[in-house]
Amino acid sequence: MTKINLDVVQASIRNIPDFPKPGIQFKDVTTAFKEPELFRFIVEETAAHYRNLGITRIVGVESRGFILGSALAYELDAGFVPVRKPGKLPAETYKQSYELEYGTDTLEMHTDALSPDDVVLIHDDLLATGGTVGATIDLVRKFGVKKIFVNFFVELDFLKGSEKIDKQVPVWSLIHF
Ligand SMILES: O=P(O)(O)OC[C@H]1O[C@H](OP(=O)(O)OP(=O)(O)O)[C@H](O)[C@@H]1O
Ligand SMILES: Nc1ncnc2[nH]cnc12
Repeated sequence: MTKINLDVVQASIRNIPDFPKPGIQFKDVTTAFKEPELFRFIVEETAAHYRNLGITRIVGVESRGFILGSALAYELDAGFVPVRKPGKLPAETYKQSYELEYGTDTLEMHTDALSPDDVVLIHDDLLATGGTVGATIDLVRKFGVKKIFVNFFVELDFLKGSEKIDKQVPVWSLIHF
């Protein structure tokens, strides 16, 4: 049996050239998540990084951020709060528009999803240009929470998305390309 380490996890992420548009090198995380030993390793390594920080809520970004985000909430005894694409959340929402590597979109959160007592870990599967996480941080800041951390499973270093994230917000990713 192969011993799981970060190199094995990195190698399990499939690259799809020219998806969803020409010129994009799409990192397909489904090939990592489908393997039980890899999924467990990814969840445990990430949860270990955030233990004992008093995190009360994981804020996961639709849709790929829901996959590890909910597993992290379970592991860290935190609640899970979804950030959703427009028109999906049923109650009153805050809205924030942003630019993607391949288009523009808007994100929403329920206005009662967080409280000022919360310590929040924002999770998404991947950091590309940083537009999505920037909009998510702006949304979470509307609640006046105590502290915000940001985590990605995969960071595309060559797109320099982390340079766009406010330096007050600690960012950590398991895998870098
Ligand atoms: O750093 P950025 O340039 O903003 O890009 C990163 C975002 O793009 C992808 O989501 P996508 O909008 O493709 O949606 P999905 O998770 O529903 O597939 C990915 O899951 C991140 O949320
Ligand atoms: N290159 C990429 N691969 C996977 N997901 C993405 N989201 C934005 N850019 C992406």
